[in-house]
Amino acid sequence: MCTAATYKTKDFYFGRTLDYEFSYGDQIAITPRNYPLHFRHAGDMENHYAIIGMAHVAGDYPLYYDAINEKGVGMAGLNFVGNAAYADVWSGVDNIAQFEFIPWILSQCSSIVEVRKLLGQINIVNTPFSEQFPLAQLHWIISDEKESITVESMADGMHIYDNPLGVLTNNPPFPQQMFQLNNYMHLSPKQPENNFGNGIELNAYSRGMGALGLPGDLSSSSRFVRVAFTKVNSFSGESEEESVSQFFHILGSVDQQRGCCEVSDGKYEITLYTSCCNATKGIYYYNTYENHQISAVDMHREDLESQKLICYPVIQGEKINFQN
Ligand SMILES: C[C@H](CCC(=O)NCCS(=O)(=O)O)[C@H]1CC[C@H]2[C@@H]3[C@H](O)C[C@@H]4C[C@H](O)CC[C@]4(C)[C@H]3C[C@H](O)[C@]12C
Repeated sequence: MCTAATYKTKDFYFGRTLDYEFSYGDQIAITPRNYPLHFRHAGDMENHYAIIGMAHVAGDYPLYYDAINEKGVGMAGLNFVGNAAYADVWSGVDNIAQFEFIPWILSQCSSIVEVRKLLGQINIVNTPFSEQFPLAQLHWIISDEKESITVESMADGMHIYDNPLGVLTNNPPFPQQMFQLNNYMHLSPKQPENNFGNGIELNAYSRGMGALGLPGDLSSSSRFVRVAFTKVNSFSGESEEESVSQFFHILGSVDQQRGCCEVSDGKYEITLYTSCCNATKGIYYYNTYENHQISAVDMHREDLESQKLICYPVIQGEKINFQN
């Protein structure tokens, strides 16, 4: 399972949890403006917007999981197993392989308005990256500071939904996730009122009772409601530290602890990493299951005119701040 979220204070923040039972070997990869991008069916691109994100780097090709570009657009792919379907190559459209979708969008679009235009001529195709890396069944959230959309390529075609919450998890399809929020519209950060009428004496004996019924399990639909509730009620100061801290707390609401989600005998899905991008400033913050300290890579500290991919390893291992 995975969860993505957006958050706005002075700057715009975009990030995700990546939940899985193993790591593909991740790095923070910066694709600078002049790194040549070769698309399998859509030609070459010599210059483009710079991109930073989490990727598996195969050879020197960044297979992005989630990323932002220098214009403040963010995009993340989350599992959509059993529902994702990609098409064959057609003529007269931009045929973009599933693994090329993030670079295709982030290299060219400076806003969701531009993303929507590009999506109008895209066909996401079933060309795998390699035998070792077959197609990943995903759906995507794409956001800028003004709006978010969800893209789902399914057997009946490509769907583009407005995503007014700016959150995404996994199955079921997005309209169903939104529909089930109807069941939770009564949830509130305020204390509940007694609607049982006069004479029935009830007592809000604990703080937080306005959100009684918020689903606490790790299923995708429960995480959707939980992260949506947390995000829409979230409140923090505007500084970078306060915003980043609050963002990690929002995604902390859907964190997965080893042992609670067994995917096969003795194998557990956990939150391998959590990212928080300051999309306004081009900074990729993250922490991992094994390292709660926040680490960061700032794209603007690099030569963004370069032609070479720039990679940083994910820093693991807890750093405990002894005070005595
Ligand atoms: C496993 C990741 C998604 C995690 C997730 O959503 N878990 C939920 C589990 S569940 O459904 O709810 O059970 C996805 C997100 C991005 C994916 C990667 C990216 O798409 C980039 C390439 C794409 C290649 O086709 C496959 C390898 C790969 C390197 C992908 C491996 C894997 O499928 C990743 C890492």
